[in-house]
Amino acid sequence: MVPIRIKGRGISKGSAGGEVLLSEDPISFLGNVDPQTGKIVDPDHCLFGKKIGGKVLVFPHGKGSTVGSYVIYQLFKNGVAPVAMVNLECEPIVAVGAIISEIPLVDGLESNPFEMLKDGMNVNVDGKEGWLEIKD
Ligand SMILES: C/C(=C\C(=O)O)CCOP(=O)(O)O
Repeated sequence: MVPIRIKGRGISKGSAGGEVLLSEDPISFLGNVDPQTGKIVDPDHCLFGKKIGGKVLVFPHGKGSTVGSYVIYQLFKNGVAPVAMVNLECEPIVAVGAIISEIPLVDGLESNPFEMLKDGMNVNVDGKEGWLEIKD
């Protein structure tokens, strides 16, 4: 199958691929996520109990404390960070966390990722050129 490439805005450079994990809920990295394990620990969050490590994490946008940038960095240092992230519209807390952790991040895709993607699909993300590619 020929990969489908969707253009967006590159926020954090780098290229990575992996399995999609969709979160319809925004994420507050301080409070929603355990920085040691990468597990979502907020029982009110739609990803409660799931691990975000190694995934291409797709979520609308970040929220909450500015400490969230550092939590993303902790996830990276602990080896449990997402390999890439996709936002509908990125905000500065997630942008800074992704950049200092060298996690590719794109937003503003030309097609809505929540209409195109399902959990477990294989995708590539390029945060320098600004695109997401669906491999299967
Ligand atoms: C840096 C902060 C607290 C700390 O050192 O633990 C302040 C964070 O303020 P927010 O309003 O949560 O962004």
